[in-house]
Amino acid sequence: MTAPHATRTDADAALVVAGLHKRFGGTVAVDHLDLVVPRGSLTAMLGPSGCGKTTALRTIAGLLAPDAGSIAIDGRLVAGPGTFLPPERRRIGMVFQDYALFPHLSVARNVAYGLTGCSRSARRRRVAEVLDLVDLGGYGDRLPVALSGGQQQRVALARALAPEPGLVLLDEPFSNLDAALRATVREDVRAILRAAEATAVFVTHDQEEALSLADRVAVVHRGRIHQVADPQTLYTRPASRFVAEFVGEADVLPGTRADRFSVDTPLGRLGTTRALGSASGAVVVRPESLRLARDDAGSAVVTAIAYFGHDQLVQVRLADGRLLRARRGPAMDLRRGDRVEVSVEGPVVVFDDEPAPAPAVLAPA
Ligand SMILES: Nc1ncnc2c1ncn2[C@@H]1O[C@H](COP(=O)(O)OP(=O)(O)OP(=O)(O)O)[C@@H](O)[C@H]1O
Repeated sequence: MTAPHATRTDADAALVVAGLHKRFGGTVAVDHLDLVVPRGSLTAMLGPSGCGKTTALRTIAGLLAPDAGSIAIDGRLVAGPGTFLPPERRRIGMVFQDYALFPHLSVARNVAYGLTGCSRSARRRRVAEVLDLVDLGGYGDRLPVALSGGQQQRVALARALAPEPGLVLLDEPFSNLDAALRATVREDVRAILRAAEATAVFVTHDQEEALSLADRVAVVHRGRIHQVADPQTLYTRPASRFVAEFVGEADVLPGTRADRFSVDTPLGRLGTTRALGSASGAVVVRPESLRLARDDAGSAVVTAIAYFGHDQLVQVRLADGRLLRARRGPAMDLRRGDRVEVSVEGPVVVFDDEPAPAPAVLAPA
């Protein structure tokens, strides 16, 4: 099957993926996926395990052949009907989860590995340049084993950047680092990619990583992209209920349309960011928008508290038995069993109820 935009390219984009489809036997891993990545941007492909993000990345890299659709890198078709360029002809750099460094080669020789077609002196100059870029100037003679995880990650990035690729692809690049190191290495990687003015796409299942690192986040679910947006838009204006619940914490309440921009919910009448199209729908409440006021006559009860220092997550049970989470400041003094009045700050996001499937019409016997 050929996608409608199978040969589309876009002059301002570093990557244009159109109608990309990939199946393994009976499993559809990537389902007619479209993605445009502007030059110089850092895009995250975010989705739960098994949603197809790694398959999409490997297909973009040329490690897998698509069943349908097209891929253009820097305006050049690299995969599409009748076209398939192998990875080494796509002008891409790749950073894998396990860094994939050659253990028997020095750091400098690892970085030089992809630099073919230039003189020895030019190669030596470029290796020194990218090692400086990743702040490993004096480490060229070391073996990878003599480096920390974060430093190995930076060598892998230097190797990917050395040939000045049109696109850098990173597959779960931080998952092998322990939590303490991850935040600093993420920042380093972002700064290095910026300094190199590289365009990069990385896949992750970690929403915090995607939101804090990327300029744009593409949310993938069942092989398709639900929304591509900057992190703030994604969080405050999710395009689907899946995005709302997958990105950040969210509790969902039933709501019925009151007027154009308000709904009636178990928490009373709430303003909405958009008009509900159907008579009823799902109302997304973020824990940080929930206000709690201790009130002996309140209709809700505190059922659990997790204290984090910078804030606390308070679970409350509403009169109808529903449980909701509220994120409150560190000084709010609540105990389990306290009665509270619950209110919501700011407009809420709503989604129309899915239409019920049409009843099957049986043909007359
Ligand atoms: N080589 C393969 N052979 C058969 N099925 C595969 C293969 N690779 C992936 N799949 C299947 O395709 C689907 C998408 O897998 P993929 O690895 O792309 O997802 P993912 O979102 O990257 O998940 P994870 O974060 O767990 O790596 C899954 O159902 C997976 O089992």
